[in-house]
Parts: sequence; structure tokens; C-alpha cells
Amino acid sequence: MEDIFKTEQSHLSYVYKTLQDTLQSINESLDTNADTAKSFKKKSGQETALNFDSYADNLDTFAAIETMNKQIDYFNNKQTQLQNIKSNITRLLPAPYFAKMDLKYPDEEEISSFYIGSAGFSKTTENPMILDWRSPIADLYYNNKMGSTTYNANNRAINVTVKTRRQFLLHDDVLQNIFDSNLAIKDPLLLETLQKSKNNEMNSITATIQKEQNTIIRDTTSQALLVNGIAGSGKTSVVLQRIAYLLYHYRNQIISNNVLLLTPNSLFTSYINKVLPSLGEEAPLQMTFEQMLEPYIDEKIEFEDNSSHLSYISNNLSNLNIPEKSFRNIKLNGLSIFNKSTIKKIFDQTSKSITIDKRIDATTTVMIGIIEENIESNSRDGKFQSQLSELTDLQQERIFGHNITPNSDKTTQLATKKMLFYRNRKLISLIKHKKYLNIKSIIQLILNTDSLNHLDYAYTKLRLLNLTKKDLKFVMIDEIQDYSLDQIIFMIAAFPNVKWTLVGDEFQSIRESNTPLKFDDLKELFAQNNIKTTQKDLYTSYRSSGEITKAFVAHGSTELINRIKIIQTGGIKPQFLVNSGINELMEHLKAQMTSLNKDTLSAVITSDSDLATTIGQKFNIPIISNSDRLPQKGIVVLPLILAKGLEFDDVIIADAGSTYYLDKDLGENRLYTAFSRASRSLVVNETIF
Ligand SMILES: Nc1ncnc2c1ncn2[C@@H]1O[C@H](COP(=O)(O)OP(=O)(O)OP(=O)(O)O)[C@@H](O)[C@H]1O
Repeated sequence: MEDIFKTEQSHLSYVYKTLQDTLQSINESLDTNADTAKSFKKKSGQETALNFDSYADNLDTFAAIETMNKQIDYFNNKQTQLQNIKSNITRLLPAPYFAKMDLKYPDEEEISSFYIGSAGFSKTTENPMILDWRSPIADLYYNNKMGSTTYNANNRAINVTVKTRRQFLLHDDVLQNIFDSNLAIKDPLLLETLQKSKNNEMNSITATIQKEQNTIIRDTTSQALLVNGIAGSGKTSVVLQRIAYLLYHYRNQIISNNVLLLTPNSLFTSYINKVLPSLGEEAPLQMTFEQMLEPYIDEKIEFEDNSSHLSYISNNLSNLNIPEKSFRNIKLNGLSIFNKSTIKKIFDQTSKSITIDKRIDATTTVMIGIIEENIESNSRDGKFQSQLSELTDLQQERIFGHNITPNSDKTTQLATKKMLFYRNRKLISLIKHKKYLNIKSIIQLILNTDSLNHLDYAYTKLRLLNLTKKDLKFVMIDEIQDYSLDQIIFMIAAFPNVKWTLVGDEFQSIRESNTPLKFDDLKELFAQNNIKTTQKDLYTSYRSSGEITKAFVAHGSTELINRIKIIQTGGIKPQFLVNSGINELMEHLKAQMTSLNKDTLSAVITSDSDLATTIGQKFNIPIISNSDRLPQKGIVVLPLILAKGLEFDDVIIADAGSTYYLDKDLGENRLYTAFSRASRSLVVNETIF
């Protein structure tokens, strides 16, 4: 083993030195390339005199500009490539790799060794020095297999024998420890990682992804992947690693903007914000469901907080006969251009055999056609042509971008047409945006009620105006249990081309809702929409110590107790205290907080924000709200609804005896969720108010 350590240390020193040297030469190349590009631009700017005197001069000038642009593109591309390598090396230097696989291929005599890191690095193309964790070979490492096995590369199964699976604990160029899988039963690297203090931002789990998590991360076949995992089983981590994996795997097909990640609130978004950049990937589109809904909502309309009826609306939309009163008059400068009855007539003439959104599209096309015909005929009319000659310089500039001098009938007519299009631009835009539809009235008609729910409105608008997001390819939803079936119906309609990753935990359903989401109903809904769901369950508790895991699982189900696997066995037993009122609670809290480690981040979790404010003000500790970021260390106080999804070494539950936690339907879920925020220590105050 000593020899192995020495050999590995010298390999690490060599790799580290190579990374450092390459970084230095890349920095030099970046400077040189930037200087060369700068002087090239200056020189060619002077040499490429713009000469448009004749047709031949035009061609010469365009050719010169083209060559110049190509050369500038070349410099830019080179700069980007160098920057990418630089950023990979910068990420690798603190820990160049975390694992090694010795593989024996059937047709090769020698054993091939591959080192796996958080990014790829090669000095030469044929011989990678470090393999990216997302590369096909790395799959073998995560699958934790020894001996004869296969991995997939370019849709081909490749046979190999895994001779060694080695993990490294290292820092910069210093090798601290080596673990060989054929020797160790547990995953020591995982234990080391989990025992580190939690902080205010989530970290990536690249080096210690577990087999069942790896399957989820690398899934490229499921249409909808539903992950049902206990608290702290790595659902959020897996989603983020999966995004990085998909961006790598489909790097020639998708970019980060083709991926949408829905998060529960802004505090949570800031908590996970560092993970993807630390994996060298741009963050995807990230927002809450309500933020996603904003473009579909009209600010001027007042909504009520009643329940939504998407299935009912959906069933009624297909053969909806829009009545005259659900159209709006279209006016320009107070003048009615299309009144409701005209629009209704146009709509009625569209084919009843096509879908409602297509009928509305057809109505729009006819209306725009009428305006265009009108403009065409007016553009030949002397009255309008003479208006053209009366345009001031400023007006001409606005309409045409420059002053005009039409010198033939044709050019006068074309310019008049352009002027008329300009004058009608608002009208055309109103029609193109289908402002002639009174969506509110349509919903009220379908539901036969005056009160309006914002999701009903957004959905009807989405369907009638066909506002789907076709460029989205992957949608990831964290905390899926907090969504209603109607919200999912909305998203299925809004994102027709996506693959879904839905992660959640039914036991963490803590919001008051008439329609709590059951995963079976969710699967059923996807099936009704011809989307096949694959379910994966995660039963391993990574975040919390054994003692804390047992405490929170007790509020889950008895079936769960038998299924879970605990990684950090043992730990400090949770403390339960009964306080006989707010004064005693405050006294106890004071003592409990004094004993907390001030160098890490700890939390006091309350049932609501009023109690959080009282505690925060009394002890002068930060009261966390939705738009805040967590501080790096110290004690914070926040309501459970915001603490959801977050984690802390030490947690104090302020009022586990309150009605919030005693709720008949949701109480147990709330205790499960609150307890599972803690990784190291948990104090539960069962205050009686
Ligand atoms: N394979 C792993 N290696 C190292 N750490 C891990 C691994 N899996 C999970 N963890 C850690 O466990 C903790 C919980 O992970 P995460 O927050 O992703 O779980 P979760 O299932 O989303 O939790 P919850 O449902 O309670 O919000 C995090 O600190 C994460 O870094």
C-alpha cells in the first residue's frame, strides 16, 4: 500500500504541475491572442477603405470585410476555447481528480488507467489526463462494479474488466488518503464529505454520487422521471448534477436556456445558485411557478383566491363556440375598425373541424388580411400619396429610417404603403396579440361564475393563444409534492416538447390545500397525456445523522422505517422539551442558542413568520424572508415554509406543540419536514401556548 501511495502521490504531483504549466501558457496565449486581435482590427480598419463607388468596388469592399470578419471570428473562437480550458483548470487545481479506474479491455494486453475529475483535461487528444465525471467511462466508477462489465459509448456497449476502483482524498498536489473499493465495504469518501459542516450554499456531490443517484442523473430515455425520495436523500443534488450531465451529453443540441428548473422560492434559488457554475455549466432558467406564470397573466385583472378548474376548462375549450359578447371591439384612435359582430362573423366562418386555437389563428389571419388589403388599395390613392409628400424630415426618419425621395409611381406607392403600415402598426399588433378576445368573459362563460382564478385565466390564455414554449427541452421540478394537479396540467400544455424530471417527497407535503398531490394521480395525469412516467425511489438518508433520521422518519410511515438506509449512523440524540408558554420558551431558546456553534450556520424554525419575527427581534438574530440570502454563519430564524429544502448542522424547532404541527392532516408531514432540516443536532420545543 505504501508503494501505491508513493506512486499515486507522484502521479498527482505530475498532473498538478502539468495543470499549473498549462494554465501559465494559456494565460500567455490569451494575452498574445488579445494583442494580435487588437492590432489586426486596427490594421485592417486602416487598410479596408470602404469604397462603394462602383459595382466592382462594392464586391472588393464586401470581400475585404468578409475576410476581416472571418479573422475576427477566429480570434474570438480561439479566445473562448482558451477561456474554457482555463476555467476547467482553475476548477481542477484545488482537487485535480477524485477517482481512478484501472480497466482491462479484451483486445488489449495492458491495463489502462483513467483518472476522473470534476472536469476533463488532456494535453493530447488521444491521451486524456483527467476524464470528465460525465464521460461514459466515469459511469463505471459510479456504478461501483468490479470485474467484468460494460459501459456505453456512442450507443455501443463496450466490454471491460474493472481491475481497480480507487478513490482519493486530496488537496492541491497533496494526496491525503486512498481508498480502494475492493478493500473497503463502506464509501469512506462519502462519509468524509457528509461529516463536513453544512454551509449557506449547497455544494455539488460529483465525487461521491451513489449508484442509485447516478442512474437518475444519467437517464436519457424516460419521458417523465419521477423521483420519490425521503428527506435528505439527495433529490435536489441529483437534479442539479443531472442538469450538468444533460448539458454535457447533449452539448451540440441544447444550451442552458433550453432547460427550466422550477424552485419553491427565491431563498431556495439563491441557496442552490453556486452548484452549476461550480460544475462549469451555466445555470438554466430558474424560477418559481408563479414567476413562470407571469407572462400569461394580465396585471389589470383582479383575481380571486378560489380553486382552479383546468380539466373542466380543457374539456370545454375544444368545441367552444365563442359568443359575440366574448369578443372585444378593435378601435384605433377612437375609431371602430372591427366591431364584435364582425369579428364573430369572421370566427364563425372558420372551419369547425380544427382546434379552437387554430380557429382563432385563422380569425387573426383574416383580420390582418383585411387591413393589408385596405393598406394596399389606399397606397394607390392620391389622397394618401399626397400625405407622403407632407411628411416632415423627422417623420420620414421615424418611418423609413432616413429621408426619402421617391422618383417613380412604383416607389411612391411602396413608400405610401410603408407609411400606412407604420400608421397601422398598433392596430396590427393588437390583432396579432388577439386582443379582440375577452378571455375573462370566455372563462366566466365556461365556468358559469363571475369569480376568476389566475391559473384558470393563464391556462385559457395559453390554450386560446397557443402560447406554448417550444424551445424548452427539459423541465425539472423540485418539491413536486407542493404542486397541484392543475399546475401540472398547465405545464403539460405549456411545454409540449420537454422531458420531465419531477422530484419530491409526499411526506413533505405541508401546505394547506384542497387538492394535495398524490404521486399516483400525477402518474395518471401524465399517462392521460401520453407521457410515460418512470419512477425511482431514494431511501438513503445522506443529510441527517442516524438519530435525527429516526426522529423524522417516525413522522413518515411505518413502511418507511423498514426501508430507509442511514449513512451517518449514530449521532447526538434529539432533545425534546416541553415549555409552558412563550416566556418559558424564550428562556429555553436563549440557553439553547448559547450552546450552538457560532462558526457554522444554525436555524431556529418556527411554524409561522409572526413567531419568527418575535424571536428574531428578541434575540437580535436575522429573520429570514423569501427574498433574503442566508448568512455564512451564525443563527437565523425562519418559518418552516422557507426552511423547506434547506439544511443546517444544528436546528431548534421553536413550537412543535402548536396547532400548526398538530394539524390532523398535515401535522405529521410538518414535523417530518422540520426535523429533517438538521444534520447534526436537533432540539424540539413542544411549547404549549
Ligand atoms: N452522494 C452524495 N454525496 C455527498 N453528499 C450527498 C450525496 N447525496 C446527498 N448528499 C448531501 O445530502 C444533503 C441532502 O441533499 P439534498 O438537499 O439534495 O436532499 P433532498 O432529498 O433534496 O432533501 P429535502 O427533500 O429534505 O430537501 C446535502 O448536503 C447533499 O450534499
